[in-house]
Amino acid sequence: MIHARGLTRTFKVRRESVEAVRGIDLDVEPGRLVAFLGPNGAGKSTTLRMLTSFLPPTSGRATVAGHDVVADPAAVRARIGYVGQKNSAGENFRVRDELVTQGRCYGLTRAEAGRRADEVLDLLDLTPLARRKPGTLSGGQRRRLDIAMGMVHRPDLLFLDEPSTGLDPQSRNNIWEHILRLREEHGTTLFLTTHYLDEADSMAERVVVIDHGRIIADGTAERLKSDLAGDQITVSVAAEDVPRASGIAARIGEVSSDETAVRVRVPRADAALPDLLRALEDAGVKALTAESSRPTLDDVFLALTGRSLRESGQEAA
Ligand SMILES: Nc1ncnc2c1ncn2[C@@H]1O[C@H](COP(=O)(O)OP(=O)(O)OP(=O)(O)O)[C@@H](O)[C@H]1O
Repeated sequence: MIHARGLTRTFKVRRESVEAVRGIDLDVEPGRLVAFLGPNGAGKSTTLRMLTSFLPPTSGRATVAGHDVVADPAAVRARIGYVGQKNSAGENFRVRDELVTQGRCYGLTRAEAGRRADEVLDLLDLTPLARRKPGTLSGGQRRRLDIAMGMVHRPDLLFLDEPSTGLDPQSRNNIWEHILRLREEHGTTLFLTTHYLDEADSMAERVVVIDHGRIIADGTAERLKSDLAGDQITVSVAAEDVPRASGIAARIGEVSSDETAVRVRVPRADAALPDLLRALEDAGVKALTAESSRPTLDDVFLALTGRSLRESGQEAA
C-alpha cells in the first residue's frame, strides 16, 4: 500500500537548508495500522505530506495505493484520505452538507455523495449531529467529523496526523474506538502520527520511529521494547551494600544506582530476577525490596538516542 525508497526533503530557509527528511525506506502492507512516532521537528508531517502527494520529494520515490506520488498525484489523492491537524470541515454548512460537498469534490454524483455521507455519519456515530453546524460540535465530535471528511470517498488508505491530540482522555478513547472500527469493518490501512506513546503502544501493530529525518526503529511495540530497551529490575539494599550489589547486577545487564537502590536492564525480568536475588544472597547482600517493570516506548527512544521522546517533544513545543 505504501512503498517508499530513499525519500528526502530539503527546505531552503534564506541561505540555509533544512534537511527535514533524510532518506526514508518504508513498506506498509494493506490493512495495517502503523503509528509514526518522533519528537517535534523529526520529519513526521513532512513525510506524510510527501506520501499524500501534497509536497514533492527532493529525491527518492514513493508509490502510494498503487500510484507514484510525483508522476500521478491525482490518482494517489483519489485513493487515499488525509486527516490533517487542522479542522477540515468549514463553518457555513451543516455537518451532512459538508460531507456531501466533500463527496462532490471527489467526483461523486449528488445521490452517491448523499448515500456516502449517511454511511460515514453512521460509521462515526455522527447521525444525531447531522443537522448541526460544525462550529457547535465538541472537540471530540469535531475530530470525528474530520475523520468522516477523510472517508467520504471510501479510501483504501487513511493518513491521520495526530488524530487525538488536544482531546480529553474520554474523547481520545472514543476516537480510537472509531479508528479501530474503520479497520475492522472496512479493512482500511491506517498510517497515523501521534505524540501519545501509550496509544501507539497499545493500538498500533507496528511502530515506526523517526528522529532527525531518519527511521531509527521499526517493528511491533513488544519487539522494540524487548530488543532495544528490556525490562528494568530495581533492588533496594542498605546504602553500604550498593557498590557490591551493583557489581553483581552488572554481570547480567546495564546498571544504574542511587544511594539505596540498584537498577539493571535485562531482556526478560521474569527469568533474571530469581537468579539475581540468589547471587545477592550468596554474596551476603540482603535485598530489602525487589520489583520489575516493563519498558515503555519512551525507554526505547532513550536507548536509541540517549534522549527522552517526551522531553524532546516538550522542549521543542
Ligand atoms: N515549509 C518549511 N520550510 C522550512 N522548514 C520546514 C518547513 N516544513 C518543515 N520544516 C522543518 O523541517 C523539519 C521537520 O518538520 P516536520 O513538521 O516534518 O516535523 P514533525 O516531526 O512533523 O514535527 P511536529 O511533531 O512538531 O509536528 C523541522 O526542522 C521544520 O522546522
